[in-house]
Amino acid sequence: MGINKKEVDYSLYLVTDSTMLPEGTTVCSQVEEGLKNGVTIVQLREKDCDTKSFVLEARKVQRLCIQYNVPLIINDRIDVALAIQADGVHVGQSDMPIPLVRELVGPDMIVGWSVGNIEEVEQLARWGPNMIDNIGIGMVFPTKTKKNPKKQPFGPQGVISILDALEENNADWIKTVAIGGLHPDNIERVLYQCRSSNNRRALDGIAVVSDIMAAEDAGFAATRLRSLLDRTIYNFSNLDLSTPQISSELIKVIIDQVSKQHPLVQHVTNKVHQNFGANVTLAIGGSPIMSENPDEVLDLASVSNSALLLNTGTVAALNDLKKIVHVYNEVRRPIVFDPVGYSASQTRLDLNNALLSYGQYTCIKGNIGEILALAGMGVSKMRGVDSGDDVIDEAILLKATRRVAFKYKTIAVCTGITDIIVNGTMSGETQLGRNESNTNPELLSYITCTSGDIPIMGRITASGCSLGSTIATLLGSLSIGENAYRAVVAAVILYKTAGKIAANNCTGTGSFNVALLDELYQLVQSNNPASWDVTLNIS
Ligand SMILES: Cc1nc(C(=O)O)sc1CCOP(=O)(O)O
Ligand SMILES: C=C1C=NC(C(F)(F)F)=NC1=N
Ligand SMILES: [Mg+2]
Repeated sequence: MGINKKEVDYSLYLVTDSTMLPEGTTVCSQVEEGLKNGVTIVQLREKDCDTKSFVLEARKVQRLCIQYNVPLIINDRIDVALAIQADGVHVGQSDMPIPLVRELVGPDMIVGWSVGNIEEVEQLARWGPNMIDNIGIGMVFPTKTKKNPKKQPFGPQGVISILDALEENNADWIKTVAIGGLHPDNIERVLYQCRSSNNRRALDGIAVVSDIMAAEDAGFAATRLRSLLDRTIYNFSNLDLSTPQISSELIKVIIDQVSKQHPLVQHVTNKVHQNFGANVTLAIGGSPIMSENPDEVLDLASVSNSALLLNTGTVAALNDLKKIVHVYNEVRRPIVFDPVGYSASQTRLDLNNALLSYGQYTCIKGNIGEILALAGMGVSKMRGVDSGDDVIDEAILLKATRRVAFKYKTIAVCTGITDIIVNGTMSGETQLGRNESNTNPELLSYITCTSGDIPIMGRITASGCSLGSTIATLLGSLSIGENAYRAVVAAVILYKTAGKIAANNCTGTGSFNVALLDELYQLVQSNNPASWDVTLNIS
């Protein structure tokens, strides 16, 4: 009990399990390897164990924790925690009610609670700061460790909604760890993505069971987790993610680079878009490849100037799509995500949300309906929207685009008469804990680009989808360390310019289709962005 509960480091929380131990290891040997290599708090969790052996085990683990000055938490068994004077307890929703727990253990012990929904956050906030000290937010991803789980995995977005509820309920004292299926291939992304929408609260740590308890080399496993936790930048892409100056000279350089690098732009997209998307990519100097086969994605993504356009109008299987996204994140090459018809149907919503849970996207582009839905401001929930011609106020669209940019830590593009671009990547910065001073995402800088209404643009197939091809091509032309935001802006301006000229020169949708390709081709060949006739508003 030498631990001051206000100073506990929750960053690497090891929860034990004696049912998955590799041959020749014990709970204590795995715990000790963890303590030696960066575990900062231990929870003894034994589901089927008689009391006497639990107490003996707890005493052994306690000796180790004292040796490393790390708190020992006992799961469920308040009696055992009191018997050995552990540093705290952790209880689930169906265990002893929290007020009774606090009464039994007194004010100095750490009380942890499993939290999986907003109602539980509202309850802990009502109890106030003397009741619960920390919460395990789960489950993030599927896990075999928890037998007969009563809840579904809710991904990083589910964690964010719990962090938001803590902020909305002013539960400032609560420390948080995420739990459930957390492993080196997803921990960085979870730490980077999981911040409250007001940018004031990140996770205080992550909790793992199998990644350490089932590890042949628990020391190595803990070391790897420790190094991921100590990172301050999540390099999901090897591009520079800051918000730089934009100028026609700089855009000229990017356009020139496309012609030189002929980036390999992998398209996973819907049937209607395939042909036109490939032609748009070729017209501006890229090399398109239409492939949904996960077996070849590593070869494609490993090409030096590669990029992926993931347009979920595709019918490819979710597992194949997850593998493809995972590979591009692993090789750190950009992905443009176009969540076609984001909330138009339950199946599309589920597919898009699953992909948003399992990947990190350099750019997410959508039309007004998709961006509003992604921002949780879907037209059905919209107030003050003119029902008739459903023209939505630009300020609302900017708010939605900023929300999407920050919510998914991405460069968000909302297409319409005016295209809006917002950089929500925070330059890849990741942090633990609560920080009141962080920038307010509602003030993220943006760029708008318009050349007036181009009604015919919406009258041909795949015009929106092919902006995705254009963005992916320009991102693909970037080499390590070059700026992503500028390339996205350049692509939007190029596409808007070509659309405007083509609309003025065509006699119908057929010739518009051809004219759009011709104009994209011509604008790249002549490469004179200073002459492009669009109106930019740079905040
Ligand atoms: C103990 C526990 N609680 C969860 C919750 O969601 O509350 S998930 C879980 C098991 C997590 O194990 P692993 O790290 O091996 O996935
Ligand atoms: C079910 C659980 C949920 N969360 C946690 C922790 F992460 F430690 F808070 N421990 C548990 N046993
Ligand atoms: Mg679209």
